Amino acid sequence: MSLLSGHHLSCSKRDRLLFDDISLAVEPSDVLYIRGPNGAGKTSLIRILVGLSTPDTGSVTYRDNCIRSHYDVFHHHLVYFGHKLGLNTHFSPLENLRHWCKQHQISVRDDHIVSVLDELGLVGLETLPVSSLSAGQQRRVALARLWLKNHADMWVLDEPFTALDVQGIALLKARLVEHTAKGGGVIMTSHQDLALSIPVRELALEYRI
Ligand SMILES: Nc1ncnc2c1ncn2[C@@H]1O[C@H](COP(=O)(O)OP(=O)(O)OP(=O)(O)O)[C@@H](O)[C@H]1O
Repeated sequence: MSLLSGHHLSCSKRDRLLFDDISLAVEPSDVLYIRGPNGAGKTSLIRILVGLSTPDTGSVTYRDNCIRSHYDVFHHHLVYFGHKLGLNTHFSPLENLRHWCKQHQISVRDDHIVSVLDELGLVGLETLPVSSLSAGQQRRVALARLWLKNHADMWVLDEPFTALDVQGIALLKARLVEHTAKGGGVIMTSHQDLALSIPVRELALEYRI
C-alpha cells in the first residue's frame, strides 16, 4: 500500500495553470524528488499534498484514506517542513522543540532533545534564544524534528537543504537514508543536486505560461 498519493491533481494560481492532472504515489522506502524552475508550482503541489491547500481538482490519500477526512491519522504520521521554520525566535531551541513534541504527542525528555541538538552541531546553543542563531543554525533546529518524531513514516520537505552548510547537508542526507531504510517515505523539493546513496524518483514540473 502506498503511503502518500495524489490523484489527478490540478492547480491554478492567478489564472495560470501550474499543473494539470498530476498523479503520484510514494511507497514505503521511496524518495520522490519534485524538481522544476522557480514558480513552476513545487511548493503549491507540496502544500496540497500535506492538506494546507485545496487542489482545483483531485484528491490526496494517506494509506488509501482521504487526508481531509482522516487528517488526525495523517498528521500523526507526517513531518512537514515548509519554507517557514515554525520556530518562536524569542524562545530557545530546547523550548521550541519541547513545545513541538508536546503538540505532536511525542513523549521525550529534555536530555534527549539536547542530545539531538548536539548531534546537529548545536552544542552550547540549546538554551539561547533562536533569534541569536544564524540562518543555518535555525534551520538545523527545525530539522531536529526529523530526529524526534520517530513514529512519522511520511516526510514532506520543501527545500530542506536551504542555508545548510556541507556538514548540515551531509547530516540530513544520512538521516534521509536512515528513514527510508526503516520503510519511511519522502517527498522533497530541492534546487540542489540530491546525490543520495539511495534511488530517487523524480517528478519534473515545467513552468507553464
Ligand atoms: N497564494 C498565492 N497567491 C497567488 N499566487 C500564488 C500564491 N502562491 C503561489 N503563487 C504563484 O504560483 C506560482 C507557483 O508558486 P510556487 O511557490 O508553487 O512555485 P515553486 O516552484 O515552489 O517556486 P520556487 O522554486 O521559487 O520556490 C508562482 O507564480 C507564484 O507567484
